[in-house]
Amino acid sequence: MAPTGLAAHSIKGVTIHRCLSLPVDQQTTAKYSSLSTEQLLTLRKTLGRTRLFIIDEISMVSSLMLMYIHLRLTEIKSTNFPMGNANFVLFGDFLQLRPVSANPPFIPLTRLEIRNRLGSMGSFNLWHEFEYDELTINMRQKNDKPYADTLANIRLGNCEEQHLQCLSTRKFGCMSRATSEEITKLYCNLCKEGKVPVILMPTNDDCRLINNTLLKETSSKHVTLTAIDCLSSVVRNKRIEEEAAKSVSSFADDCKRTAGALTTLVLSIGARVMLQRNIAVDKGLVNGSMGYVKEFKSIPSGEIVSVLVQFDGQDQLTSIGRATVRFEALKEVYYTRKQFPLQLAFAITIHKSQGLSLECAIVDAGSRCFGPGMIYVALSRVTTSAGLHLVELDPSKIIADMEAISEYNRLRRILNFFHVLL
Ligand SMILES: Nc1ncnc2c1ncn2[C@@H]1O[C@H](COP(=O)(O)OP(=O)(O)OP(=O)(O)O)[C@@H](O)[C@H]1O
Repeated sequence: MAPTGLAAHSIKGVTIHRCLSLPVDQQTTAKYSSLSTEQLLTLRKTLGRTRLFIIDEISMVSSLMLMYIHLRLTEIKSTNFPMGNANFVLFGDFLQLRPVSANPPFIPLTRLEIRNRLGSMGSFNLWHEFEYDELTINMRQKNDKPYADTLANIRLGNCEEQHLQCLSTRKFGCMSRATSEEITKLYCNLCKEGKVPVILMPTNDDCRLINNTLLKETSSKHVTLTAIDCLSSVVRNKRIEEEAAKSVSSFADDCKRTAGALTTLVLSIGARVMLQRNIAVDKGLVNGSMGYVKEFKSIPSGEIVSVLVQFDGQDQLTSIGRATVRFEALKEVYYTRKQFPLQLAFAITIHKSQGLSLECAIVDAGSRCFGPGMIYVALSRVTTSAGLHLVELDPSKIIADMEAISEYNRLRRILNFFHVLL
């Protein structure tokens, strides 16, 4: 299991939410809710006898999510033992990215989380149930020792002259920050050389800009796929109905408000896309799978009914039809949306890239980066410095999470490691 689709995909696993049927809320961690009898029976069939769970990218799992995993397993396995008395192996690095708007698992739950999310008066510290060990060999950058050393320093927030020198040779573009035209040009040139570059950007807005520019650059024939929306709550008041429609149109491209489904999806033949949901877990076609659009299938009226995608590592094309999602348009007024579960993926966020190993990446490690660990995650995706192409580098944004460093020092003292990290 892993917290994001792409991280789950890279270990041939599934997301924690999907595996344990945990409540989903795009904005924040949803309130914990117990399973219905039907769900409980289904999960008991699939997980009731599972004795070992492996979670990757634990740094992106919040302490609240860890508690939800524990609670879900106590339900499934009908026991009050920690983590449902199952064995757990957690992998990750707390000097990489933190959970979005939540605390990492080593920080105890806050009173507010206990009251508002668990609906409880008290809780206990699950983190102390785990034992710690360290994997000390860097396998990803094993063939580029100077780059591995630079990354080891950047991980701890150290960026000295020799590290800056190592990185500055990888900068492209005329000014301190490459323009979107320069990024597009480099991307196309790398593709011509037979490489499969991935563009890593700090925010969804940055990705949108680059994705749209590359879509224009790579094809002149674009296909617009508009979401099919309908009100799914019973609303007898015309005014509320109108307000709900207005609210939905104001979401525009904020797919966090619409359970991931875009209002308007623009694609073209050859566009790089990512799948947004699991469609065949056994074949590896899951949330996070990446591929290229090959064809659009339409019915005689002209309406497009499926998009044929060549997913990486698959022999055959996969036909993707519209998927249905439900989201809240106004308080307790729900909409149903039918949209193709695809998004453009020439560029993806650095958050999504955590866990990936890439041969070639165009990375924005500049002033738009935010939060500890972001630049380290972005730079450490590539196997050698030759595969790195820097849009911008802002050394002031190379920050290590001091809470994570003290936690590592605590764990290392328990394990009797000889030295603390900083
Ligand atoms: N024992 C090994 N022998 C050879 N290659 C390995 C070994 N372990 C890992 N690798 C390779 O090293 C790369 C990085 O491995 P992996 O993704 O497991 O690292 P990681 O510790 O999860 O990194 P991160 O947390 O930064 O994503 C991969 O390309 C993987 O195939």
